[in-house]
Amino acid sequence: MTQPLLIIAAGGTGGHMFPAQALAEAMLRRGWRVRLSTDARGARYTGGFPHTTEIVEVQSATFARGGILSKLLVGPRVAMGVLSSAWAMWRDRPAAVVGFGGYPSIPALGAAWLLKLPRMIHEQNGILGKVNTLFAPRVACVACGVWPTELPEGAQGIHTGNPVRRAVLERGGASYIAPGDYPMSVLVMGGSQGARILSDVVPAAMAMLPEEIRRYVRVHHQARPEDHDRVTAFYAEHGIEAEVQPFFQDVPRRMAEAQLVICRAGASSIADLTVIGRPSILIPFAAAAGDHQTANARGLVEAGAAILIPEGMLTPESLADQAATILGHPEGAQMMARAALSAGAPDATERLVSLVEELAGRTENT
Ligand SMILES: CC(=O)N[C@H]1[C@@H](OP(=O)(O)OP(=O)(O)OC[C@H]2O[C@@H](n3ccc(=O)[nH]c3=O)[C@H](O)[C@@H]2O)O[C@H](CO)[C@@H](O)[C@@H]1O
Repeated sequence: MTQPLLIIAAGGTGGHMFPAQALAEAMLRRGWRVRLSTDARGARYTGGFPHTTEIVEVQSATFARGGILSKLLVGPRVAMGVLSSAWAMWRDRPAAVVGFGGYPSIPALGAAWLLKLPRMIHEQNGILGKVNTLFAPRVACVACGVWPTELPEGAQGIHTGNPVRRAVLERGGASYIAPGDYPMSVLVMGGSQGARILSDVVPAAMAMLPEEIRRYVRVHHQARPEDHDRVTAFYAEHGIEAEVQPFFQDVPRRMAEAQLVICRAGASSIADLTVIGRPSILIPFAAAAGDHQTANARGLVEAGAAILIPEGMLTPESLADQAATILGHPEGAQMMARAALSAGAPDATERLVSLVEELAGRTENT
């Protein structure tokens, strides 16, 4: 029997790529061929994809970046991308096409629409991104990471949750060692691209912790490359043991070992926290479209698993206060860790897989 082909379209930020990776892992395990259609930016996050994933780089075009000339070229570039994707799809007849948002998903979804191939999209946030808004009424269904998600007229939404990578699932529910008089790990993450504000505030906050906590703290701090040296120097000057990197390849392990996570509220960061189950302090990116990171954080905050500090209220003092509350109260921290687990959807990948199989008209294990 020929292997069915799934085309996954995703790109831009890691936020679109990690859930795409989770689906690729699951479909390959089920015997499908998987082709990822992405752009040069997305290609930076393909290191964790199984090596059997076929990766195709498409021309990506957006009005959001570049000068007048590149804006004028958006239309022709998108048209070229759609046509070349359509040619490949006409030749290879994929059983299904799934988009995860971002401009690089336009060529594959546009081609699937032209050829009337089975297609759907996954939206990670409670508010649809631009490309997903365009395609929502033109696909069989919108798998939603957050529920409820506002959808345009004519779109059919189904709640799946946000799928997480296999490495995260493998740490799912790893037992939590509550804070105490021993080395305590604090993981600081700004999302796939890092966050300047965390590098401005977190080191100073760690330095302000009461001495009985501070002496045990070990920080794992993801900082943008341009902030790396000053953050490293600050921790060293203040005698705080810290590892600073522009991107941690092994977040699942570091998160599982953390007593506290301080991070943005991107959809996959939140999903990782709920699957592994760790207390967190969340600082949503205020400029995110429709303030969707605050919406992403709501579930964890309402479950008692996270403390939210809006960007405007983030100071070394406010952060040190909240971090001390968590690291100084083992029982409370333990409850937060448990509450995080209760807010998760660890079966999100399975739900998405079922939808893809249904879409492709094959429910049997191929
Ligand atoms: C600034 C911005 O627009 N952010 C958006 C982007 O977030 P962003 O691209 O930051 O993505 P997410 O927070 O959803 O995911 C980040 C992922 O990167 C992993 N990670 C992070 C740091 C690191 O060093 N190593 C590592 O592996 C995290 O564990 C997580 O799984 O897409 C998300 C999904 O559409 C949105 O919810 C976010 O609002």
